Amino acid sequence: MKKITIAIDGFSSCGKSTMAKMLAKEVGYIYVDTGAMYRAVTLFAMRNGMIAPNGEVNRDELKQKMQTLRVEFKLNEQTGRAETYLNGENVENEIRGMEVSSHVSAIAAIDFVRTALVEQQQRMGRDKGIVMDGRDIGTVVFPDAELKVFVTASAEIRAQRRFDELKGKGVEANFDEILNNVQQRDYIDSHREVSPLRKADDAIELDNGELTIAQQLQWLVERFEERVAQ
Ligand SMILES: Nc1ncnc2c1ncn2[C@@H]1O[C@H](COP(=O)(O)OP(=O)(O)O)[C@@H](O)[C@H]1O
Ligand SMILES: Nc1ccn([C@@H]2O[C@H](COP(=O)(O)OP(=O)(O)O)[C@@H](O)[C@H]2O)c(=O)n1
Repeated sequence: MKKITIAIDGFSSCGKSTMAKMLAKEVGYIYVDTGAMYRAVTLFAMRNGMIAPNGEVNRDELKQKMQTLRVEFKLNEQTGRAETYLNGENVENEIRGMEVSSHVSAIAAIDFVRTALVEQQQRMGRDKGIVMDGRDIGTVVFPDAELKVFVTASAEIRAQRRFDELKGKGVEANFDEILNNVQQRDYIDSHREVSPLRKADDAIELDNGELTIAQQLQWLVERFEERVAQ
């Protein structure tokens, strides 16, 4: 069967990685969470004092250090899931916290950060057979992807999902803070100059606000089967 490239973009916390990961597993493709890469760069900048208390980023210093920064994914044999590594250290849990979430969109708006990560993402997808999720996959990273999906749901539904997820992990969470973060990131991501979040003209839109995880997977598998049959 021919291998294709699948791009899943959309707003924060709407289930992109859930559906991308499940599809990849079902069809034996590689899954790449590009948000984790921007989150790892953000953690690096935070740890190295490149983000001022007012949120301003020291771009010159980050630019200098970008070459020393290595983001990788490694399989956790126990869970069967890929985890994010920053310069050899497993940072999977730390990058999901509120502090990283509150700075990541500012870091992701920086041109040289995007250039470096997009290059790496394109290398990962060179041989197709990949499901990648993010904000600019269908528009910038793989404009020729055979299947592009743009996912949406209301901000309240998305914040509730993230809230439930954090609670489930036993992490202290505040609904209003999460909703605020989701809305703020949507705004910054859609209004930045470089590669703003937008639906690619040839992407299929999916509002999954009323869908269960199983229903959205079924929808995606059907779209996949249509494309590989073409
Ligand atoms: N259709 C759905 N209904 C309810 N919860 C969902 C649905 N899709 C995803 N979720 C949950 O919502 C949360 C955010 O999903 P995630 O895949 O991490 O979003 P994204 O990758 O878009 O940020 C996760 O806890 C996930 O389990
Ligand atoms: N391809 C991508 C992926 C993420 N990002 C940025 O990284 C942030 C975190 O992405 P994410 O996918 O982990 O976010 P969630 O929707 O999972 O909360 C986003 O809010 C964007 O600012 C991006 O700019 N481009």
